[in-house]
Amino acid sequence: MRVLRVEKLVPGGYGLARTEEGTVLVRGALPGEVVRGRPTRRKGALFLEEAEVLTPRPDRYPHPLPPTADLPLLYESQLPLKAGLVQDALERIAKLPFPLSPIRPSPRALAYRTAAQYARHPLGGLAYRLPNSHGLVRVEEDPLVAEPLAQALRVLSLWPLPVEEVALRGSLLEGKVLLGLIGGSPEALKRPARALVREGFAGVVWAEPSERGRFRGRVQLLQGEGTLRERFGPLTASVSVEGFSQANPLAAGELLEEAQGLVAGGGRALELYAGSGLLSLLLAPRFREVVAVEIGKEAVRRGEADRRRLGVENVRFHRGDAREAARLGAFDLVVLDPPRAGLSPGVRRYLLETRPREVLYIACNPATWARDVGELVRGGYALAFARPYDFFPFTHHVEVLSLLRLG
Ligand SMILES: C[S@@+](CC[C@H](N)C(=O)[O-])C[C@H]1O[C@@H](n2cnc3c(N)ncnc32)[C@H](O)[C@@H]1O
Repeated sequence: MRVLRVEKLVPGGYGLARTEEGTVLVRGALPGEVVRGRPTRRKGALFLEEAEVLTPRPDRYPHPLPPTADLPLLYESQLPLKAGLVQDALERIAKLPFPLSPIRPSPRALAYRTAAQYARHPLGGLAYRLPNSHGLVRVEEDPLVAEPLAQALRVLSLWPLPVEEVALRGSLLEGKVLLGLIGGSPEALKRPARALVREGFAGVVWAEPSERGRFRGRVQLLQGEGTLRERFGPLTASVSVEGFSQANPLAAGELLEEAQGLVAGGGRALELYAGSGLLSLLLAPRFREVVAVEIGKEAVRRGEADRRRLGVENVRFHRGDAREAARLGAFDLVVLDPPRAGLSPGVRRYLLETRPREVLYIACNPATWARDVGELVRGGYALAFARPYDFFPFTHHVEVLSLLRLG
């Protein structure tokens, strides 16, 4: 057994402690806390997955949270730690001294999520999956989900559904929820789906479990509506249970509002990793032509429907891989919002070869963002703006809104 003092929060939500054998990454411990446990070596690093906290911080959050909530602190105490992750990544990885704009808190610290997934508990009801394990913890209630989802959880805890997982997508604008049932047989689920719509769900979708990821296999609408409308700041867009949309629409709306004011406008704009193209639709009035590239079929279909509904004529959706951006030519502005892995080498090369005047980069992983920003800055860009945003209170996750300009 070792007794360790946690120094700081690091990407991935671990607390970092130092010992003579090297640094230890401690799960569930916060900066300033003293913990006890037995570190084990994994992939060359030392981890302490189950630590006993000997001296908890006085600002630890005193109420129950889901196991995914790896930052259990009073809300005001979370924000400097999250901003610190971004500042640290910029300095350590990009080697860039740059004054970040102050972190923008989530408009709601609790009850903010409009998307969530749960496993079925073998003894009935729903369960959280424990991070890095096959363990399940029964869900009684989830303080992080918005009210329409909290109500849906109460209904689902009484339903013995023969599925592996459920996914929920709600809308704050409509006060409704879509339900995804993953696993089981669509034929056998048709009747329960009808009953669930009578219970108040706006729609029920079935999905085949797939090793490639949730909703990457067959998907079938069983009953009711397939999409809802949601407000993201200045824009109203459609959301679905099976395709990507931001899970905290109030915080995402604030980011979109600020992003809109950052860019100069011009001839051609390109949005890579566009989802349903919220930024393309928002920026359309400032450009002659906007191209939105997204790999997911369902998100492209939704974006195209939103484009028609909003009467936007100059946005073109392109279903494809961002790595093939070079085929689309050069643009005045490139907007990027990649998954956690950040930009592929091909996309970084494309930017450095075609040299758009402005690059608006929205990131959900400060480490890969800092790597990409570092490379762009070495290639002649200047970081003009960067602000962390909190989309996921009570977790280590932090978004960044940033703008790079050709120097
Ligand atoms: C973080 S989301 C951003 C979506 C959108 N900007 C939004 O806020 O709703 C990343 C998106 O990139 C898409 N994606 C992932 N890899 C891709 C690739 N290689 N090419 C194009 N799109 C990709 C995902 O399907 C997802 O919709």
